[in-house]
Amino acid sequence: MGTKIVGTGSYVPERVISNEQLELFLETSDEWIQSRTGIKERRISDTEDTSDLCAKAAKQILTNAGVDAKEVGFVIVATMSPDYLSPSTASLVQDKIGAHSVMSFDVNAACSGFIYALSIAEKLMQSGSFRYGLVLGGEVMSKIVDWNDRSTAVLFGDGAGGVLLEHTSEESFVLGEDIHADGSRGEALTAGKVAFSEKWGPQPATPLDLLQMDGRSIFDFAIRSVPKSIMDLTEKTGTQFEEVECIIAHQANYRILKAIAKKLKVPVELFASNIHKYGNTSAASIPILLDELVAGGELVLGSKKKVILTGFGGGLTWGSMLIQL
Ligand SMILES: O=C(O)C1CCN(c2ccc(-c3cc(CO)ccc3Cl)cn2)CC1
Repeated sequence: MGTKIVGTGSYVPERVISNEQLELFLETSDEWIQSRTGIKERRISDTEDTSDLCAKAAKQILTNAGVDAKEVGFVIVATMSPDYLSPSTASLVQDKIGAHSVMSFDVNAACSGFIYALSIAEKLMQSGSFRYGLVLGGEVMSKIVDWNDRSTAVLFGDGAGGVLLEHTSEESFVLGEDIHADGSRGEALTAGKVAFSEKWGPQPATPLDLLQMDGRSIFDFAIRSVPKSIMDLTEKTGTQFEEVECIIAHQANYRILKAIAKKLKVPVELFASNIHKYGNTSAASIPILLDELVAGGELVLGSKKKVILTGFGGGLTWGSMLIQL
């Protein structure tokens, strides 16, 4: 008894914002952004909320898989930029795609969110209680970014992606996982602090705080924790890098991918990358890249090829997963 990925999909807003357009109102430059992050442009949603992006990605996933929304047994959305605190973005997506009254909930693990959601979903599927499960990562980071803060505004973008899981008689697609958090360092990347009421507490009621990031410490954390997580995963599963088709890492910064590849002593080409087109879409970055590789034929569902997924970011959280397609 097991679980397999039977469909991928993604959706990004139409509006492209180039580095040059950011130069018009931020003290930054295309040269700085590209050389320090690898980002050339990003998608920005002006009217579509996180649930809208996720619903469009979900419809593509279901079409690609040839499965009707009414067959879906649960909907999980990984996001740090939900439409609301409540209702969950997942419940809004469930309604938008016409999935019956099924279990729907959000997972907030920032840029590791899709890894967390996929791990949770696989356990639900392994219970044998569901035939299909929909797992999405979606963000409208442009809602929570401080567009006056050049150190963060240039990094993020909007988008959604995901997979459809199906119960199967074969072994599970998850061959191993290594998932962590460290709340003691959570304040290195914050967004959306829900303030106390002015009536009862000393703090004045303020709008949800915008994203703030200690870039240096997050960068250093990533370079230290991600290689160790991947090494622990390959040791745990007895996997050689030669067996791995590619590594799909959270698209946070191209220099980080190079630094992780160097620490792992693997070619940087083992790491797929599309950060130049979308920037950092947090929980959406891994599923968008996975879908692009499947849509482009570089990866084939059902091929049994091995792929490593790895996420890292706010929480702090980090997690790696060895899957077979
Ligand atoms: O001065 C420079 O070179 C700057 C130095 C700071 N930079 C950073 C810092 C942190 C991140 C980042 C963000 C998240 C959140 O999803 C997760 C994981 C990471 Cl590693 C991305 N870039 C940009 C270039």
